Amino acid sequence: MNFDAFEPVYRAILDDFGFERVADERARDVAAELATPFPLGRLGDWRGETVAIAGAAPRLADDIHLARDADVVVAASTAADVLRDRGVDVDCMVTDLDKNPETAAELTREGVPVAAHAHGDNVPAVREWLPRFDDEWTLVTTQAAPVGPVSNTGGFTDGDRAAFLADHVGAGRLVFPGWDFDDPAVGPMKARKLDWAARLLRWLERGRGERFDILDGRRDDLDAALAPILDR
Ligand SMILES: Nc1ncnc2c1ncn2[C@@H]1O[C@H](COP(=O)(O)OP(=O)(O)OP(=O)(O)O)[C@@H](O)[C@H]1O
Ligand SMILES: Nc1nc2c(c(=O)[nH]1)N=C(CO)CN2
Repeated sequence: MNFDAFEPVYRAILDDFGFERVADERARDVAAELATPFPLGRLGDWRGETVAIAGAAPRLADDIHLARDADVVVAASTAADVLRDRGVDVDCMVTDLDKNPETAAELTREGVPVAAHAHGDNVPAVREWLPRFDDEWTLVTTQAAPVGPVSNTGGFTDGDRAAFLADHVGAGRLVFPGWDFDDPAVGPMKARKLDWAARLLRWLERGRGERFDILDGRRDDLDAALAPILDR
């Protein structure tokens, strides 16, 4: 997905959370100073492959087989640690640097691509951590308009951004270990972010003509939430 297509949903997310677009743009510009271009071919060839988009819900431990059996494993944030602890290699990590940036830095040094996201509320982490990453394996992302080496292939939370990235590079089937939209352990802010992740994944599956089983039973509500945004 390119930014023009993503922008209506981005605007709705900004409105809903009260995030400032200029703050995202400033973060992007800070990141652009620290980033180098990352040709997406460096991710490897995911075209037609079954790609596991691993989320960080506690159920990831029970869903581990889905990741183990996939051709490509993309881990959102702390899902990378859970997978590696269980002997599942991660092919890419997607993160906004707020929980386990050491894992992300280490992965880049091992030659594993990391998509590191800059947004209005993580500039200190961007400044601290991007210089510690191996440039060659770091894809720097923004949710605002892309600039120079900073790209935007769509999405908001780490997990749905991972799915949009996989889609962007031609992934085949997407499977979703470690996702739980009704996780009672998450606080109110995280729950709202997960609501957006569900909407974004519904939008993505519609565009792909696919059905993600984690969305079963939710599609009518998600379509109702998306309608005013996409019809605008
Ligand atoms: N029940 C869940 N709890 C946490 N994450 C979940 C859950 N279900 C799915 N996910 C996905 O896993 C991703 C990684 O979550 P984690 O809590 O490790 O990182 P995070 O940095 O807090 O994520 P984010 O900043 O994107 O909210 C989330 O971004 C989300 O897309
Ligand atoms: N400005 C801003 N952008 C975000 C934020 C956030 O807290 N603030 N959190 C995200 C995923 O957790 C993704 N994008």
